[in-house]
Amino acid sequence: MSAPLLKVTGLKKAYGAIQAVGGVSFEVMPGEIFGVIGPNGSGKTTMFNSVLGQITPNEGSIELNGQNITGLSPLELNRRGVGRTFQTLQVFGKMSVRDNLLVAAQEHQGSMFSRMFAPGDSGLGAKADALIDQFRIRHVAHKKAGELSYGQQKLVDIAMAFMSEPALVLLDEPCAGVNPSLVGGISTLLKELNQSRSGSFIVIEHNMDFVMDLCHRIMVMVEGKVMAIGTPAEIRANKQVLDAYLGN
Ligand SMILES: Nc1ncnc2c1ncn2[C@@H]1O[C@H](COP(=O)(O)OP(=O)(O)OP(=O)(O)O)[C@@H](O)[C@H]1O
Repeated sequence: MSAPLLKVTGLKKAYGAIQAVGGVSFEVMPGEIFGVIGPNGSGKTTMFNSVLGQITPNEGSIELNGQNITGLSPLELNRRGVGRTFQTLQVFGKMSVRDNLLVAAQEHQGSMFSRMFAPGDSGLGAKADALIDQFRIRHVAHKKAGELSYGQQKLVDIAMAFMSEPALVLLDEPCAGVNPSLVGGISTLLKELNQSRSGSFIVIEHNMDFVMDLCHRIMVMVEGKVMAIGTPAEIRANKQVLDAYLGN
């Protein structure tokens, strides 16, 4: 069996008296789509932000490819192959879709100066065009992102995370606010990206049909702790999970 891409061990984070994450351990394998579900306030976002270097955990370790990455900055993690999407859109509404992708890659390259003042392409155009085709947004590539529907902006937002060719992408509620008719398309797209780019994903999502269809394994968090980790079939059949979460 291959070594895990990501290994999280004993992660803890408290906000005052609130133990948001209370000792969480899990592994994500290369090429795996790993779902994270749980009720509101169960610590999913806090765990995510700890892995992404956005907050510093109180305890625990995070390893990427066997290297300790605990406490590294989001930029440093991005350079090491960790990308993310946010719950809320991060696109620049007044820039074209294609320029949004170019900016996302320049950000990965790390220079705020180049991000603000580089010429439109900087050699990244081919990458942007490949993603534009893969995301089937060629017909809107030169439109201002702010003029697109929310669902299309969400696609641009996801595409931006892939400009840096990450080995691991953390997706925070990719279906939130998206018209139900587009949810299947996002799932298909993520499966294609998983195959064609052989990346690993961690996906937080409340849409159970989406998670069960997309993910290879799922972790259920309740009150800051791991209640279960298993295949979608195992999670669906887990009585404790049904009682605490899915059965509601
Ligand atoms: N910055 C913060 N300051 C204080 N408490 C916080 C902060 N962030 C999160 N919490 C608390 O930590 C707990 C876990 O929150 P978290 O956002 O990680 O849960 P979640 O599972 O992502 O929830 P949701 O599904 O609603 O996004 C909650 O009780 C929340 O109120």
